[in-house]
Amino acid sequence: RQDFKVADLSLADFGRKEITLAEHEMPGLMAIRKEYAETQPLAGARVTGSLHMTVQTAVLIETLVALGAQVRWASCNIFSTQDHAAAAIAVGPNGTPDNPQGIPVFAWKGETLEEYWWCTEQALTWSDSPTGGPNMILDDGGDATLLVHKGVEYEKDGKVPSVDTAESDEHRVILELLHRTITDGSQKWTQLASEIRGVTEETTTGVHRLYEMQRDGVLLFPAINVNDAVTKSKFDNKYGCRHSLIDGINRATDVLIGGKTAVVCGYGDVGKGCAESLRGQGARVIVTEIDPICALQAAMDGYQVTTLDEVIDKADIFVTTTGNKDIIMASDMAKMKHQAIVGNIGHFDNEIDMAGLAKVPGIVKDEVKPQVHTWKFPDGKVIIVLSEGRLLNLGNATGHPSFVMSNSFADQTLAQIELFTKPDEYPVGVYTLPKHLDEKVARLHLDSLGVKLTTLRPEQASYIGVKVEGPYKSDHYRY
Ligand SMILES: NC(=O)c1ccc[n+]([C@@H]2O[C@H](COP(=O)([O-])OP(=O)(O)OC[C@H]3O[C@@H](n4cnc5c(N)ncnc54)[C@H](O)[C@@H]3O)[C@@H](O)[C@H]2O)c1
Ligand SMILES: COc1cccc(Nc2cc(C)nc([C@@H]3CCN(C(=O)c4nonc4N)C3)c2)c1
Repeated sequence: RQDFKVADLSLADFGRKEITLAEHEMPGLMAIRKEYAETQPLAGARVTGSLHMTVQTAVLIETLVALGAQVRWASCNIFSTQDHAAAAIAVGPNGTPDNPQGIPVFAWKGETLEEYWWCTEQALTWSDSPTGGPNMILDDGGDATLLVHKGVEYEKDGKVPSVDTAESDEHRVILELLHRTITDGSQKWTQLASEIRGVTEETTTGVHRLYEMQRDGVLLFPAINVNDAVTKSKFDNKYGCRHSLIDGINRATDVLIGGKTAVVCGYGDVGKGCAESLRGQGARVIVTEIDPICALQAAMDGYQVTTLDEVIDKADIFVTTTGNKDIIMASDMAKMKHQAIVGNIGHFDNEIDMAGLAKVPGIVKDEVKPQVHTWKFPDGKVIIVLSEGRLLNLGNATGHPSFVMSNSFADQTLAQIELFTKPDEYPVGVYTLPKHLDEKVARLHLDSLGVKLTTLRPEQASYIGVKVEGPYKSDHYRY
């Protein structure tokens, strides 16, 4: 019986080649493998992972294994699996497609909701474990953590709500799964949860769910909020998007950005990265903002800051980065120049009013190529919309580059070691990564960039009230 399910094992060789290349671009993870090879801090850890099964995540998985962990993996998004990376993980560095020797992974691009939750359940089910489950969770969005908590809750109630109480398709699928697994006092989930020492959470969505569970007093085990580590969110948001915005625009349109007028809606971390990369390509960048502080920052950085209405019929490229909804409406797009380009890199799919656009009388949508559509108005004016208003750096490009993910995943690895090796220091609650570990992750990335750090002299350290070895900033310092 195969203890994995991926799209196509024959892609393993290609996946392995890209994993090998990515290792060179992920110095933080490779340095952690070297530093901890001796002590094997994750020996005995059984880690269930729920995080985009990509080439970069494969390097994270093999780092956890190099530190002694056993791992079972599922993706946290039905479309984000890179099938060649999943195949390479299932086959392993020493296996072959005919003789897989890798890690149990349950992920493929284009899963149905039922398949997605089946994969999550497989990643949580450890046949060789006394509790039948993991003793650690590595989560991105909180779905693995949610399944365990719902299972325990319904076992405590002694019943599972009936499926027709479901408020959504996803909720229905989860209830069906729990009906299947919670039978006459089996206590499968309560058993399984009893040995989990903690969860490390990658993103804002999952962190929000953790704080809610803590507030409601139902959190079963400690959690480290990896998202709010500076070396995770600042890098993801600013440097990841700075790289992948123009990657997406170029792959989608090959338009010359130089000389054009680009509007960036929102000047937070993501907007700052996007404005910088568009300016780097020679575009004249205009920013829109609601927040006077961010607006002032944009002005200080030399950008024109005005309202969308002022520039809607003058700009060539529009990018939304606000994390808010209804930023660019159909009525706005009706006023845009012919062949203006519109894309979102902020929140899911509601920053751009795609529903409103589809309802414009006489509008004609045409696919130029996957994730690139023209929308022709009755007057013949055409606009180009990327990724149908969803995250264009994922739809039109390949997400964040390895070096950015090396920072996030080094945070994840150190957080896993913290919770697994120091259980008594982490009673049930939600914690952020201690600053000295955040600084350690940054330190691990300096050599590969040829950075020479200056050493504080003791009298300097005491002068500014820090230790020579850090941490160098207060917990509320804004980088
Ligand atoms: N695509 C990716 O790979 C990726 C990566 C990281 C973050 N994100 C997402 O990008 C979004 C922004 O992230 P962030 O860290 O920059 O958040 P942020 O809060 O730092 O920045 C958002 C900015 O938008 C501004 N804003 C809000 N409503 C606005 C409006 N109506 N008009 C103009 N400006 C408005 C806010 O004032 C804020 O300054 C979030 O949804 C985040 O999840 C995407
Ligand atoms: C089509 O290409 C890809 C490639 C990778 C992931 C995705 N899909 C998503 C979906 C959602 C909702 N969020 C993310 C975040 C933002 C960027 N991320 C990564 O780049 C990343 N995460 O793990 N390895 C990575 N590489 C994580 C990525 C799509």
